[in-house]
Amino acid sequence: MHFRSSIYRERLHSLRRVLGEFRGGLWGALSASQRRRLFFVSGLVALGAGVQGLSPLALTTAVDNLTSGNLSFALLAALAYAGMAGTSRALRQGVSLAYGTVARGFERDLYRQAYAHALALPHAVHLDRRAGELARTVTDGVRGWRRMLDAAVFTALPFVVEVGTVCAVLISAAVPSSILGVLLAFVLIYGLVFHRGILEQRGSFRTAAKADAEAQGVASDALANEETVKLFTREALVEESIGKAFARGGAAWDAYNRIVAVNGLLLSLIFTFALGATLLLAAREVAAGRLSAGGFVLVNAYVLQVVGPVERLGQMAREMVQGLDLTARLRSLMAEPDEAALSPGTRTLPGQGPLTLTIQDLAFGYDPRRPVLHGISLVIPAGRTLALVGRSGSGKSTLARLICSLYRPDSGALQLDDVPISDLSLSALRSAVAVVPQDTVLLHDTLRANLLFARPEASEREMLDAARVAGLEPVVEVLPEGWDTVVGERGLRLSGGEKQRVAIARAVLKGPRLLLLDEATASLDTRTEQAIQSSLDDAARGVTTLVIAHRLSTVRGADEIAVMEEGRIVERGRHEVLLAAGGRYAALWRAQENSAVVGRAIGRHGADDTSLRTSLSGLASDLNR
Ligand SMILES: Nc1ncnc2c1ncn2[C@@H]1O[C@H](COP(=O)(O)OP(=O)(O)OP(=O)(O)O)[C@@H](O)[C@H]1O
Repeated sequence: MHFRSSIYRERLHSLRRVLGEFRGGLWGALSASQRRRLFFVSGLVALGAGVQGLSPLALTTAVDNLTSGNLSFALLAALAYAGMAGTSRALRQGVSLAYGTVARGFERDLYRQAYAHALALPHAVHLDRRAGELARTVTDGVRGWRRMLDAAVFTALPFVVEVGTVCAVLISAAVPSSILGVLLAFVLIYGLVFHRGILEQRGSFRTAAKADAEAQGVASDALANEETVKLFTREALVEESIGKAFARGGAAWDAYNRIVAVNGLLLSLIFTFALGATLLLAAREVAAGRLSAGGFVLVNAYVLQVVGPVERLGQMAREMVQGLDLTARLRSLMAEPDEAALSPGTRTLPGQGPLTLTIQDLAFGYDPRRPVLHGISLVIPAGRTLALVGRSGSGKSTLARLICSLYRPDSGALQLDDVPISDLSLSALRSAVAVVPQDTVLLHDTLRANLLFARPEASEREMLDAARVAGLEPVVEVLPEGWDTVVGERGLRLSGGEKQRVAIARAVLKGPRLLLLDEATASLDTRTEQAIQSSLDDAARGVTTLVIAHRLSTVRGADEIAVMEEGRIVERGRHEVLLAAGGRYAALWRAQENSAVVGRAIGRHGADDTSLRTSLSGLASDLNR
């Protein structure tokens, strides 16, 4: 008993919490005119329910007047009955129209809020989720809130009004207490059975919805890997796993539908029994002269009518519970702190022009069990270029992500001029920094829109200048629709090198105070790279620049080169100094030189075997060092 009461307390508590969120989140999201409209709609719904509740009275009057021979009054009452039934239906239809506008506005606001929050969540949260999962969470959540709003407006309110009217009429019409007793017992039993059914359905609904979401996840994963699937000819395998995933969803929905059907049958039985019992009792009362024929009709009408609101109330409970389940993931998503909450800095960067980047004793790990960066200290004076080189996985891009505050360091400090990055607002920091990432992802929009995304207010001239620096002009010239070419989802209609040029142009157009180039030219062929490199050098002149590069030839002119190994800076200096030192950098340089020689030797037609062998053995000995 104690156990059950604690369950109910818990449920009441969670219902209160959700209602609080409903009021705060949902109600708060409505504009004043939307609220007024919602009040208006609710008023109409209540009016419709009241008219519906009173209409059997007119029918009763018609029947009583018919039996007493007062034909004209009976006709009037019959007309009133028809009018009331029609009015309540017409009100419902009219209400749907007005409600549609409010509900759509409401959904639009919710979508906007939810996506804005999802976008503001820390980068790591996005990496942890499967593609499409966030969008599904938002869609499900909005559907859930909408269901709850529908249920509240169209069911809860009319239920209260209709049942209130029915009770008032039955009591004032002096319907015998035995009939009222059966009616009350019916409503209670019906309600309890329905409640039990809802609880039973809830678990099954959750299982089915989860199975569905998993199936969708499998399918979108397959679509995201479309190229890989084709190249490995794994269509059959993928089709089978999609089929299995949807079959699991189907089986879960079958189980849910079985429970719904069994409950529905049970409720129909209860209803039939209650209708039979009340009509039997009413007939006996009529026979004994204690109830008029009109009273008999009234009882029949109300048994039929009371079942409507009770059923709708049950449906409402089901809709509310399902709505609650659908919103669960969105509610927890909305409760997750966004980036701004985790980075409470509010300062802005004073002045203009290039910034000095200072990094002191920085340590970081994505996972506390595996540190990635250890004690990194660097300074890039304003307007200078520092190149970060080193093996794959040594932590170069991670450092760039920390500079942009996509992650927060575990210890140590990052500073721009004299301001710690943690003190800066994210928008102040990110509007001063431009990044050309390793993998460029573009918006599914035109080339022009993708470029202007960096600075929407930029003039045509500025846009074209940026495109020239990035070597984008020749790309645009050969495209049939030029700047209006739509680049495809994530920019997939462009080659890797073309996308990289868009990314460079975007960064140049932004006019940053700190430029981060993370293998910005890695996807370009050597000749294009050389052409862009000199333009990039021009663009970077006077801008503080951190260049991450694998091809050392692209950074030999940097003011300083830092070599990273396993999350540590192991060497620093200018190109010539590092070469002369004969350390890690010199080894990397020789290895790349040799591979270039090998490449040239292999590419040269008629290269004699001796020169190829010499180049390969030189490369092998360097790589083995
Ligand atoms: N989001 C992440 N979560 C967990 N570990 C990560 C994440 N991103 C990178 N890592 C790990 O951190 C280490 C450093 O990665 P990082 O991308 O910084 O290396 P990198 O030097 O830029 O490599 P590359 O030259 O190949 O781009 C790698 O071992 C990588 O597996």
